[in-house]
Amino acid sequence: MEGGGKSGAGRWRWLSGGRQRQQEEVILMLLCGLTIMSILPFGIYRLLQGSWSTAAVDMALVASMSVVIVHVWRTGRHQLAGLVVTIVYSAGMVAVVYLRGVSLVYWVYPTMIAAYFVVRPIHAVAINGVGLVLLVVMLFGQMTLVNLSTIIVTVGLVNLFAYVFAYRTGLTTQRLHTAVELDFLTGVGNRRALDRKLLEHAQERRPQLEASLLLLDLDHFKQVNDQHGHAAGDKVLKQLAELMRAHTRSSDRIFRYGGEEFAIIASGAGLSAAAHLAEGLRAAVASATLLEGHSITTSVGVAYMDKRQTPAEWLASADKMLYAAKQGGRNEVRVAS
Ligand SMILES: Nc1nc2c(ncn2[C@@H]2O[C@H](COP(=O)(O)OP(=O)(O)OP(=O)(O)O)[C@@H](O)[C@H]2O)c(=O)[nH]1
Repeated sequence: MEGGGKSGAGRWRWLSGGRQRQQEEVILMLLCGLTIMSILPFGIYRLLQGSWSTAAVDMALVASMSVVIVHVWRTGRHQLAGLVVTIVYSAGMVAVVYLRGVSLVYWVYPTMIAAYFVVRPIHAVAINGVGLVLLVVMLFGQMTLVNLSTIIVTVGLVNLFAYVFAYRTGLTTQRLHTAVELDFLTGVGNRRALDRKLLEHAQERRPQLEASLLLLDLDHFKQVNDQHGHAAGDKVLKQLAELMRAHTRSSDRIFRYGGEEFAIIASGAGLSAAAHLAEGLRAAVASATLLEGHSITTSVGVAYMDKRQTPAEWLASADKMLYAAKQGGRNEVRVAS
């Protein structure tokens, strides 16, 4: 609901540091924060007790987690950091059991489950598998065979359940992401996908990765609907999407921006390459038979996605060029200088 009170996004903006963050980044930072909060008191207690080696392990974990939080917060890169955290977790768990004995073996379970929140399920299995082997080698001879077998079986089951759950959740999330960002009629990305990609480019720090934005709008499309019916209009939109796919590179991204308006993010393309692509598309539409007995053309506006500007400014600039192409008589390409 709009109106009174802060929106959900506004309320949590402080947690994101003012920029849009991926769910994985937030989970990783929260996990590290929780780890610091749960381990730090034990570390201080061990220090006061004079258990220097255990305290050193605890404090090393706290320090590593703090470094990870700062790194992910500043760079947004979470994949390698997630792997490092999981390996550090696992090594810490093994070290603590080695130093303090079997009584701390219960920490194995939450530690191993946490891995499935942070890294890919297959990586979690591999890291936890190595951890389990080290534990078994260490505990062999320190406890009865029955107790050791119980630990192996329960740890194995916890990993099995966590793996299946993480795998299925990952699959469902992936499907939802795809469905939510797809235009149902044409199969290209929708407005939401376009907004996300534009934002991704704005946040991309490597200056060599340049891109340009093309906005295409079919000319007098209303006449197609009026003269041939809405179904024929839909078919034209689908064929136009096919034509755009055929004339762009696999790294370019196509989106349906509005009714009969499409956007293309031409990655790696400066303004002149984008202008060339736009002209090729315009000519291809003009010469294609998108609808039998009806000549169809498109106007195109092109803008460079300058990192000093915002996504809204790129869209406004391309839209201005599109408007100029329409005003100039349609079936034209206009490029922002
Ligand atoms: N078939 C079909 N038509 C659509 C869809 N979305 C929008 N339209 C139609 O697209 C037409 C857009 O018309 P206008 O905005 O007047 O633009 P135009 O006729 O293309 O004229 P110019 O853009 O000025 O060249 C309207 O008739 C809409 O009904 C859709 O999903 N399917």
